[in-house]
Amino acid sequence: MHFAYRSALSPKPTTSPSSQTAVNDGNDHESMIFRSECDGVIQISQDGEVISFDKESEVMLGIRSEEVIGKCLSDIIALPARGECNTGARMNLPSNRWLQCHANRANGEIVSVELAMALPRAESSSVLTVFIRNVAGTKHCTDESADSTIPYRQLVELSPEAILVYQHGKFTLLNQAACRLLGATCASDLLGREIFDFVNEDDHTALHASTHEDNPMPSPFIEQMWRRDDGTLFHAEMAAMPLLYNDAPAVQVVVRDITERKRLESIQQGQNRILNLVATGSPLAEILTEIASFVEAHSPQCVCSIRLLDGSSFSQIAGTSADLPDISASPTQIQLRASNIVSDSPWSAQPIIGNAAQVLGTFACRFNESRNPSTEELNLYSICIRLAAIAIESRTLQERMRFLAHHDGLTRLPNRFLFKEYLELALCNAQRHSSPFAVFFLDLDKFKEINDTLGHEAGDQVLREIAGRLRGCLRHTDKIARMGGDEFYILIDNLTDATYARGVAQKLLDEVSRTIHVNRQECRLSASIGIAIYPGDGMDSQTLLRNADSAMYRAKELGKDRFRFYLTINDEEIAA
Ligand SMILES: Nc1nc2c(ncn2[C@@H]2O[C@H](COP(=O)(O)OP(=O)(O)OP(=O)(O)O)[C@@H](O)[C@H]2O)c(=O)[nH]1
Repeated sequence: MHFAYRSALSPKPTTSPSSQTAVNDGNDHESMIFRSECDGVIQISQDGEVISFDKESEVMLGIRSEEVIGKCLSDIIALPARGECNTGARMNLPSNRWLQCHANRANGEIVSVELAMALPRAESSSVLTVFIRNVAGTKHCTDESADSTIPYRQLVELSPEAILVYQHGKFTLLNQAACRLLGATCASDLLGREIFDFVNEDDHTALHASTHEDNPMPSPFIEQMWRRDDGTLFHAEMAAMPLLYNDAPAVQVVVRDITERKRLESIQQGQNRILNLVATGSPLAEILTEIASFVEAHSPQCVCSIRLLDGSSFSQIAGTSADLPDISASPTQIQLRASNIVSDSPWSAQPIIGNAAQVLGTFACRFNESRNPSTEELNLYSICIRLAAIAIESRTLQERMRFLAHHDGLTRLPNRFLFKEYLELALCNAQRHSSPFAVFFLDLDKFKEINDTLGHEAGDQVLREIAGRLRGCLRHTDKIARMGGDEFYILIDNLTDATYARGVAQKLLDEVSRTIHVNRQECRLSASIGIAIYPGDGMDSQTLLRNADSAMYRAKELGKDRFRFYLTINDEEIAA
């Protein structure tokens, strides 16, 4: 070991390192290794492996000796023959001369140092002694005017964008915006840390490709998942650009937090998906389940439930939280309880209100932890409640349109189109099973007088009343339809004999003739009915309807308030 002579032979330098020509010129080994008090001494093996690392070196490079012992000197100091870890000679360390180079401090800073190597005294020794001196201060004084990084650093610091500069994978410069973004209070918390510590593992390959120091081209913005110092993840957009920093290759990275943008995009996409389900007529339960899943995906620790007000009762239609409190009793109180979820159970519920301000259902969320929903969550719930209202009202509208296409709006009886379908079906069944059926054509007598005396509104009420009475006379397998005006068709299926048809016709006439009360006034009506029976009065729907019409007109001609079968002979036979 050669440390014994070091302190005794170490006069303090009085001039700048470059003036220490004694080191450069001295041939005497003992005098060559004088050093200032702040020089560090590092001993390395012939292979360049650090054997000892003194206190001054530790302070100068901010690294503890146990962290570097066993490592290669070129891992700490950028030697001319970079990357090689070999003998002192092969490491390009001249003996008896000072050499300027850069060293990496543990905090990522790069410092200018001068090195000198003393050859072993004994030829048999394999230990080389390297002196290291921090010349950053001197360099700063002499080179300050030439330091091009100063304006760059100032610009970076002023930038509202988060900017990080790293060299050899470690941060060497971060501005305030970057510190805030990564959750650090000041840059020194992050200097020297690796960029890979802040990027989700799944994105490491892409990060490496876009930020490699040898990559000569700036990379475009790419999206990645980044991690703050406390481990929380966020969506980031980053672009990398190579540059020279402190005369050494470096990479500048601009990072933006795009979490909010991604959240809004995702909400927009979900909204479009749900509206698409509504537009394509998907079943309501499917749409509401999609809404509930959408809420749960964007609201952590939340289970969502949607109940539908069907008539007067609420039914659970979607969602996983079947055990929500029963809030159906007083929908107006729902909002009240939602505002009190902290002191109450951890759930939040709101009514789903339709366009006409009517309650359509309830929308509720239960949290698996006691907390208030955030502003973003409340906004999301508002969107979803509106989507649920659109879905429910659209379903109601579709059902109404479907109903109106096949039913009469005034009496809600099937219309002529639906009746024709019933008739075709009855014909098929009758042909297959050889079973007769009857078609009645019923027209009210002197209905015009009702309109003329009591008014059209009253006429409408009478038509509704008559429709209900006629329906009440029939079996549920029989069909009745309003053709328009005061005309009705009735289909009596599975007719066993004509006597049964006669009985039904008489019952219908009796029901029509009962007193009707409209607007506190009494009125009386009668009807004329024509009857055609399959197969005798027709083998197809057109013939049967035409013959029922014709029989009804005969009933009118005969004085109204009666029924007639199409075939007189058949009618007379039945009457006989
Ligand atoms: N209130 C009301 N009246 C209607 C409606 N549709 C048709 N009407 C009226 O119903 C009446 C039907 O008259 P008709 O069947 O031709 O004659 P009527 O008075 O019943 O006489 P007869 O059939 O010969 O006994 C007309 O006055 C129509 O204006 C409706 O939806 N509501």
